[in-house]
Amino acid sequence: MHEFRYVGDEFYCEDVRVGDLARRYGTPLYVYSHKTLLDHFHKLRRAFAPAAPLICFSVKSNSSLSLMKALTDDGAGLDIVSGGELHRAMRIKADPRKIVYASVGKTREEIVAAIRYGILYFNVESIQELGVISAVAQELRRDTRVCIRINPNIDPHTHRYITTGTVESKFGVDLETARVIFLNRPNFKRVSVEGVHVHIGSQITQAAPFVAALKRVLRFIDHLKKAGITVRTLNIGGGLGIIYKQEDPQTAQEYAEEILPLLTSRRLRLILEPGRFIVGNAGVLLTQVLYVKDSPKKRFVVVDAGMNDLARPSLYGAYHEVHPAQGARPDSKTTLKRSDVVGPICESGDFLALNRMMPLFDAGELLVVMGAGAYGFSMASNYNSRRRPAEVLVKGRTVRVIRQRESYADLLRHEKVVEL
Ligand SMILES: Cc1ncc(COP(=O)(O)O)c(C=O)c1O
Ligand SMILES: N[C@@H](CCCC[NH3+])C(=O)O
Repeated sequence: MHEFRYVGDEFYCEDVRVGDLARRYGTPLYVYSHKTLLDHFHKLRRAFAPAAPLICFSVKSNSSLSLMKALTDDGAGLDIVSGGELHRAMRIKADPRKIVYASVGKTREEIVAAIRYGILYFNVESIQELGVISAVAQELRRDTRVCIRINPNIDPHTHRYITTGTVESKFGVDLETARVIFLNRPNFKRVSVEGVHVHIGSQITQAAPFVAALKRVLRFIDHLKKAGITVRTLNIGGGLGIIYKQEDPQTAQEYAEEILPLLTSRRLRLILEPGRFIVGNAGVLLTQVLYVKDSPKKRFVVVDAGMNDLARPSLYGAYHEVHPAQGARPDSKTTLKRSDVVGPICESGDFLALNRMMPLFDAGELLVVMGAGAYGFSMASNYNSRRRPAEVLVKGRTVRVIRQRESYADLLRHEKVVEL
């Protein structure tokens, strides 16, 4: 059963009316379904079960400690991209041997911390970075492991800002550079170059680009084998698309059915790094209508959540469904009006929905912005000196605050008034 749904006229998350959550915790409010989170993780794990992969939840998609903990308690590893995400992993005592670390710009300090914690692999994105990892490992007298992130030059047909595996993109190294690294791996002391990593982008709805990228990488692995080099680990990244509107993404099962046959008879340890697939539809953003006003062209529904709370619509023109928390979805009898759902931020690009035929929302009404679990709170900011929203986790009837709404004191915490 879908855990975000109407029961009669009321919108629910699991067994809790979202209207009650808004009254109790205020808005804007991120609400997550524990069951949906784990269901999605399990779907992927079941689909890939024959290969027994390590599934590393991509922390950047949602860095909430409680969600990370729920997933790691259930066996997930973590895919991190910064010292901050490492710190979060350490805070929940995540198993370091299930942590992989990608980023084109890992600092020395971050590399030191990751080696000290004993993470599984760095996903290395340049020769220079590999040199620094080796130097740090030698200084610390610790061995460490890496996979080489390959940029396979495959277009995943997604938004250009979230395309990561074409020659135009900064991520990874081309095949020739990867070959040079493998051939010269003894030069990188204390580093074991064990595998390859590929992640071509995000919100990819079809299997074809994944398959094309994987075939390219497997050919590369075969070439290395002929040169006497054995690759033991293959990290195929994340990127699985979800339904925001009317997408028809491959299911976990369909994805696995395309990928797994390419891997049989190869002795590779498989790693996946999904973020959005696990958490995207496990969260919604609740927001209250402050005012409505009509222009000659449309209605503006001004709500109390803005682009600082959910950046995706402004940043990528991303589509998120918006539903009233009370009153069922519009049907053929509902009066609809072309509307923009806009936030309070002083930017024309501050919108959650544009030019949608919507019911006549009115001040005080509560709206549910769907599909806000991934890259929602994790991309929230304090722009316009707005306090970032609270987050709650729902499990059945149980509701827990997993992050308090920021206070005005939080906003000023790191500042000083100096007079020179
Ligand atoms: C290296 C890497 N792994 C995993 C992910 C997670 O992607 P997604 O949330 O699309 O699964 C990303 C983000 O695109 C990434 O850059
Ligand atoms: N932030 C993007 C996804 C970025 C993926 C990170 N590599 C989104 O909201 O869709």
